[in-house]
Amino acid sequence: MKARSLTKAYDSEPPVEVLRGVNLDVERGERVAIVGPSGAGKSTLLNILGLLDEPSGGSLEILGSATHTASPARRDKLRSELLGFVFQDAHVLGHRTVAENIELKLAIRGVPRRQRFGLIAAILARVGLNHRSRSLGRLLSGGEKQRLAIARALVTTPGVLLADEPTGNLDDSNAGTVLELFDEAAKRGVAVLVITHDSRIADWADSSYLLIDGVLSTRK
Ligand SMILES: Nc1ncnc2c1ncn2[C@@H]1O[C@H](COP(=O)(O)OP(=O)(O)OP(=O)(O)O)[C@@H](O)[C@H]1O
Repeated sequence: MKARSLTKAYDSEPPVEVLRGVNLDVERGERVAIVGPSGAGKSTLLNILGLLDEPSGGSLEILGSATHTASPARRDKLRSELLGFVFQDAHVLGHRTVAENIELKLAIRGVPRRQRFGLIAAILARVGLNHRSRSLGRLLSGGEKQRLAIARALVTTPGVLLADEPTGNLDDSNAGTVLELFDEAAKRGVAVLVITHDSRIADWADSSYLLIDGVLSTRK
């Protein structure tokens, strides 16, 4: 993923410049962390990198595909084929079971029905949720929802994984498991980008950056 001179401004009163010329490279197999104080523009940047929002200026390439010149339909296709998301509100479907939440993802990716059960069981075991596979999404705790979101993002292999505070609701043991899953994904060639307040994640990453007032600088 290659971002060049990304800017984002809102014409609100007063006008807000949220991102000021962000340059960022995340290679396949690399683990990158971005830390920054509240209001620095982290979620805005993640939404732009995830093709959920458009920048005011600059360019963004995802695994060699230019996105800033792409049509909305092409952006949707790139998002669903190349990106995996672990976002804070988790987007878990409350009226579907844990297993169904994951199966939907496999169905969208065209994984044949007979292969799905094994993949779902394996990833739920990894995040410690196999005993909840028949529970409805809305009955899960915050941390369980977060682990389900991680299972759903990693049951297939995305080109880029974008995670917003993925360990925010988790105890140390579950947070450790999440980082192990991210390590394994990186070893499979996934570009892993984590936005966090947790300096331990920044230490774990191969490269880390600081975002302050919309300006990104190298930390490590
Ligand atoms: N639609 C909007 N109109 C005007 N300002 C906005 C809009 N959306 C976000 N902002 C402002 O942009 C700034 C950055 O917001 P953002 O949510 O990206 O920060 P953040 O670093 O993720 O913060 P936190 O860690 O608290 O979630 C904030 O000052 C916010 O008020």
